[in-house]
Amino acid sequence: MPSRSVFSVSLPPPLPMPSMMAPPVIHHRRHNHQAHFLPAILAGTLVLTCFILIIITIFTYRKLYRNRTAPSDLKSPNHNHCRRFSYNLIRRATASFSPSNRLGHGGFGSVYKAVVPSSSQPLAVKILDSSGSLQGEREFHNELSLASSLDCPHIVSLLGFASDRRGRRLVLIYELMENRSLQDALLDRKCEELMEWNKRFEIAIDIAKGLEYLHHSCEPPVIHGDIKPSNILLDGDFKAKIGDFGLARLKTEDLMIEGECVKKRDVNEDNGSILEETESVVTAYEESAGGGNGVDRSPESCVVRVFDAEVSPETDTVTLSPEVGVDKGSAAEGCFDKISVESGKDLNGNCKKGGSRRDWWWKQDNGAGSESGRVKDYVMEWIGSEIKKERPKNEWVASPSSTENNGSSSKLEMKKDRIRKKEKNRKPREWWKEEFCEELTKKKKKRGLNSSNVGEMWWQKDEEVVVQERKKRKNKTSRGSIDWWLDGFSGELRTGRRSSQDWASGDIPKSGGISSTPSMRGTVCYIAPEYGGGGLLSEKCDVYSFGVLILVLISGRRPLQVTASPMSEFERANLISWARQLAYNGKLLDLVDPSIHSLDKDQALLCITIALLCLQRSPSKRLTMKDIVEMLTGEAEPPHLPFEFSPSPPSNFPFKSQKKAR
Ligand SMILES: Nc1ncnc2c1ncn2[C@@H]1O[C@H](COP(=O)(O)OP(=O)(O)OP(=O)(O)O)[C@@H](O)[C@H]1O
Repeated sequence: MPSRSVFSVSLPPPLPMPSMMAPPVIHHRRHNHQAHFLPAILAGTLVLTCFILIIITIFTYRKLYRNRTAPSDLKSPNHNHCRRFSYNLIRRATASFSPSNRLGHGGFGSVYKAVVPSSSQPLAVKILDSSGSLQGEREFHNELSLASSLDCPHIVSLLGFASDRRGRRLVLIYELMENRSLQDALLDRKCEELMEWNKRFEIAIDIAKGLEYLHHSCEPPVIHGDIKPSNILLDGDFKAKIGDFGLARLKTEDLMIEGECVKKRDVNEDNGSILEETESVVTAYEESAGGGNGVDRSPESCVVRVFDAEVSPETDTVTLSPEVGVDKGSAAEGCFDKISVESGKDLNGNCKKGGSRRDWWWKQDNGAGSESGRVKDYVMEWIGSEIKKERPKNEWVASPSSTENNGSSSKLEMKKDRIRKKEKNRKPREWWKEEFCEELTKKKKKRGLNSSNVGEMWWQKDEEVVVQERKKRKNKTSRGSIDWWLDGFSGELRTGRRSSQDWASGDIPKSGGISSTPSMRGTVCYIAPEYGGGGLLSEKCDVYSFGVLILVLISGRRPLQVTASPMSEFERANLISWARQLAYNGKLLDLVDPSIHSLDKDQALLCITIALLCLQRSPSKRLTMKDIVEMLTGEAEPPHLPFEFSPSPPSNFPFKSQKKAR
């Protein structure tokens, strides 16, 4: 039995079946393996997902951002015929917008000279540094849409545009005008070439032809809206071209959608008011954006609608007509206010959206307060500062100290005392106003003028407004004495556009009193009174500005500038008033720049007369650009000064007829 026992002893315990052993081993290994890689896989998946998400976010953000900030309409068909330049190319061509290449600076950015290696033609590059400024972008689009379609030798060519990748820096590219602006060449650099009469006369004709093209050859006509010396550019031969179409408008027929018109008429009939819409004026950008049909409610497409309107009694009877002048300034503003802001309801048949759009426009235009008020403050401050420069020892105002030595009687002393006290109590900025006004009134009286024609108003009356003037005069007595003097500015000081050379380096220095806020309404001193007052924008606004420009060109000085002794300072300070006064006195040639060589007196008289006719307060009385070109080129008879300007009407000025034999 030993074998049995051996067997039984030596028999190893039964081995577990391989099939039963293997799985736990394999499972364990796999488990280890998976446990080892799972975090890596998870991490990888997470990273990949994050990466994809980041890419998608960046992509979406960039797309959205671009849509929001970039000039979306750069793709518009209107810009197709305008070349798109690479921004980097332009940056290189201007040496990264180096100050040494800077040609000038305007309200919305700087202009640089650019030399593109592949082109022999140097360029002028205007970069809008107003990222985020709605008006800057708006002007960019407007100019791009409009200027690119103009083709005239008297208009600066817009060659293309560029924008950086983000679309934040917008660039307009023009032909380079070697002698820069008229403002720069005539008033700042005083170029010798411009001291030749012929050059100045040619410039006047070039500008007139450019405006004639805009008003009479374009369909629809284009209203420039900002004619002034810094927007007249001079090439190497001092030939003038009109530039800067940022504020230009297309003059279109009534573009209001029918529904709005019907509603408006209904409202008018209900109110029993006489309300006639004469025209609507839109920017080129607006028309292209809206196709002339739809009503785009975005601020960028805001349509400036102007009305020759009598507002119904229900809306406070205020008449807004082209004749609205300075004295009606506040009324005009009120009217604009009403039409632009409230009329979203009144004129558009309770259309609030329209109202808000206009509201935006109005706010842009007027800033926080009344623009005219601030401009007036500004001018008053300016006058004050000018007077203080040479005050008070002069021939026309006796200073308080100078009176001390004069009298000896006690009566006189008492009187002096009273005056001194009065002087003391007077506000520092105001003491000179009354004295100046008194002195000027005395002078007028001495000249034998009717005392009822107080101040300067006598020379700027159009017959039509005489009746209105009488009414106004009544009101004027209750106004400050400086008001009538400011009225002599005939409204050209009622609004400002923005900071530009005219303000910064011109005759009107920057003052703490007023900032030239962005506005869509042209430039102080050049803007037509009816438009500055919030009224009608028409070709006649350009004609008015052309009138101021011609006076500046002939006189070689700024529209508001103080020279010489105090009394003459004030008579001459306002170029327009001075020109009118000279016309009345039959001394128009006194206005001509004394630095001019080889003056042709007839041509000079012709220019000044045309300018005065352009500066008539009533737009309908102003000449058309067609008339002006014909007169300047001798194709039409020279004009006569209107009766009210003329000392011995009707023909005071012995013009030689320039009319060519046809
Ligand atoms: N095509 C050009 N060639 C040469 N110089 C130019 C050109 N365009 C503009 N300039 C210069 O740049 C200056 C600034 O021009 P810009 O049109 O930006 O502003 P502005 O007309 O002076 O002022 P604002 O913006 O108030 O109208 C001009 O006064 C002119 O001297």
